[in-house]
Amino acid sequence: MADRLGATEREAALSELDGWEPVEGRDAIAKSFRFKTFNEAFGFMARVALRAEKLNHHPEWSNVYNRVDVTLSTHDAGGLTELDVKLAKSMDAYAKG
Ligand SMILES: C[C@H](O)[C@H](O)[C@H]1CNC2=NC(N)=NC(=O)C2=N1
Repeated sequence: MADRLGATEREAALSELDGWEPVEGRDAIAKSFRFKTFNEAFGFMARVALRAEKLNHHPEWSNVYNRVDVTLSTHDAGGLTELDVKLAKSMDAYAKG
């Protein structure tokens, strides 16, 4: 299992990511993705789902029409790890198309 990121690693990871914010009161990051249509949002979720299975690392997320709200944290480690950073980067890449 991946180790929780220390304060410096966490800071560095956040600065590499696009639009991800720390979650209040929890060692996690969150981002709201917006698409033009439900179809695009669901296509994004399908791609992320396959990536998540490959990484064995899964998002907390919800979808309403063209919006996908995501929170990432490593439950087994009780906080952020490099796996969250990896999945966040993939999500950013898939959202760009
Ligand atoms: C048993 C299984 O490998 C674990 O429960 C995996 C699955 N997906 C996971 N996803 C996330 N986000 N955090 C985890 O700790 C985690 N653990």
